[in-house]
Amino acid sequence: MKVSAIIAAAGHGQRMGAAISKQFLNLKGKPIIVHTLDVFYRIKRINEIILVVGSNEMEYCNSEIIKRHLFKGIKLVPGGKERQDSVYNGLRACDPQTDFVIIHDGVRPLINQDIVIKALSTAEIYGACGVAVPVKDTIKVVDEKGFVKNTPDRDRLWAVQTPQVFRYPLILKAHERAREQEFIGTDDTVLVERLGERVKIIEGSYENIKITTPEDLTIAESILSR
Ligand SMILES: Nc1ccn([C@@H]2O[C@H](COP(=O)(O)OP(=O)(O)OP(=O)(O)O)[C@@H](O)[C@H]2O)c(=O)n1
Ligand SMILES: C[C@](O)(CO)[C@H](O)COP(=O)(O)O
Repeated sequence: MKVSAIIAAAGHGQRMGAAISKQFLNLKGKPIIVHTLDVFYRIKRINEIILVVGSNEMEYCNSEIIKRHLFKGIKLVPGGKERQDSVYNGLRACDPQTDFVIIHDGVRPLINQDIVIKALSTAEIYGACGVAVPVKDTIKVVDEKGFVKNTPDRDRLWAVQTPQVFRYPLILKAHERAREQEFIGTDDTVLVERLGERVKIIEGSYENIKITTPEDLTIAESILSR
């Protein structure tokens, strides 16, 4: 069985507001993206890693990330305008023999191998699996004027993270359908949901944060210091 991992790292990190893209910022002595790659690089069941980066960052990434940190066999692919476009470019670059694809955000460096492997095993059973955590806050749906419309039952609410794992033909079809329909989702499981297919959710970790704004870097540093 062939497994490909797509690491989406072609964003600009506008909300981080740093001088360089946030995936290249230092976190405890090495770039964020290197922490992420380290986890996937060590998983024996993964046959290929596809790293999707900004088209103007390919050279930098090749010399400063891949060569400097001695990663071998990682495929570099240029990203697109939206995260979804970047993932699609990664999907098209997968080995045609691929059976399962693991999709992960480059800026979730605190993921661990156990969760990735559990998500892969779950996708082998159900075809599609997303890692998530139960929400801790009460969530309100608010109208455009700032008034509460309703309060969904918290017992049914999960905050979805990555990795998300799929049978390769299923996720390729889901992305192609979304492109035909000009639909842009904020994750990959929603594209599969739109095909009417089931997605199994498994519990991940509250530590698997997406580094989005400066305070997330402080939180990640403190988790890694433990
Ligand atoms: N066109 C894009 C946009 C995002 N991503 C990746 O998707 C992940 C999650 O996205 P997000 O945290 O939103 O990153 P940015 O788009 O960089 O952040 P911002 O929205 O603040 O600019 C990141 O690893 C990011 O690099 C990508 O590969 N291609
Ligand atoms: C895919 C994702 O990480 C799931 O939580 C998230 O939706 C990406 O969000 P973005 O900030 O819109 O790229």
